[in-house]
Amino acid sequence: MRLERFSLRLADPLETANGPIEAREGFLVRVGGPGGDGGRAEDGDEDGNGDGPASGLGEATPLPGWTESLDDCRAALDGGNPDATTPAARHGVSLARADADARRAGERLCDRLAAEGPFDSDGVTDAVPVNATVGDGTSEETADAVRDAVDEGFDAVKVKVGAREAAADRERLRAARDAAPDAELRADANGAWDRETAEEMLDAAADLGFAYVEQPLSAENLSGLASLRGRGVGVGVDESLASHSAREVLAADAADVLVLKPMALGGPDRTLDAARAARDAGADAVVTTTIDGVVARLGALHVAAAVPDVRACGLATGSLLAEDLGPDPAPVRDGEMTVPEGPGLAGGALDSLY
Ligand SMILES: O=C(O)CCC(=O)c1ccccc1C(=O)O
Ligand SMILES: [Mg+2]
Repeated sequence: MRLERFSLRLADPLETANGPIEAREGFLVRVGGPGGDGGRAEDGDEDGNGDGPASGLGEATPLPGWTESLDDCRAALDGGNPDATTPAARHGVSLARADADARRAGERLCDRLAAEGPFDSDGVTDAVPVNATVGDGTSEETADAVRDAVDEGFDAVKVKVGAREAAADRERLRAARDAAPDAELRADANGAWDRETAEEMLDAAADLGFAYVEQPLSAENLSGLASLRGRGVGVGVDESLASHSAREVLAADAADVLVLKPMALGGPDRTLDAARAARDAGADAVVTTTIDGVVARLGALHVAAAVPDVRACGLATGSLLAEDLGPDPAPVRDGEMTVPEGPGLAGGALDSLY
């Protein structure tokens, strides 16, 4: 396995209830070599044959609060076989191995994931609908950003809330709806509210026809989240899935929508298992990034493509970065991202990175 440290600045900080996200740091993970074995540690080829291009590419981009720290990620990667206690490290390795497997088989990663994954159908969605992501801002800034997103062709827009007073956020939700009368709107409070504020905000979101609100209460408060359901707007969770399994969250009836981040869940395989758990429990699944580089973004796109009936996903985050690991073979067009042709993550489109 070969690791390359990177740091990617955001074009503008993404303002959230937990403060701004300004940069994303992590490791590009390369496994295997020419004719290599995909870097499986059990085959005694941990360093991936040194010369020549790698056979698989992954990305480990920890986000403290959601995953292990950068130092713990590095240590787990150096250990060679990270487990889900260091989800970003496990993501990097499992994505790289899955990419190598798919390339060896001559198949797109999504086809491989669908064939081997937990869903009975091995059909994939070639173009995944995605939501635009609008950070905290004034009502006017929010309305402008939502209008721009609709003009660019997005049918779904997610607005970050919880960074300001409830009354101000209510105005922002209204401004978003006025700017996009026909869009599917979502809000994301990142766990910022107490029970009373959450009830009030969910009722306002329901009146405005929002589809769901992500993490209206803190991650640990599964019973509180459960009690917020049924108010005319869905309850989504993502922070809760960093500390509880999908099955625990679903058993607590805590969510209508599981918002699944492969980086925080430990990789593509674990994300598909969580999506299957959601479907078995009658909940929906949405796949999103943690604002990742192009390798993890593509990985998440392939995962989303392998989830039957996936709703619009939070994968349109490439444009939030000022710089990236390489060219983007799956730009957003008309509110969708199309899975790249060719084997693995992107056929030959990422050749310069291997
Ligand atoms: O879901 C999206 O639209 C984009 C991703 C996103 O919002 C996000 C990005 C980094 C960390 C946390 C979150 C989040 O969903 O809370
Ligand atoms: Mg969220």
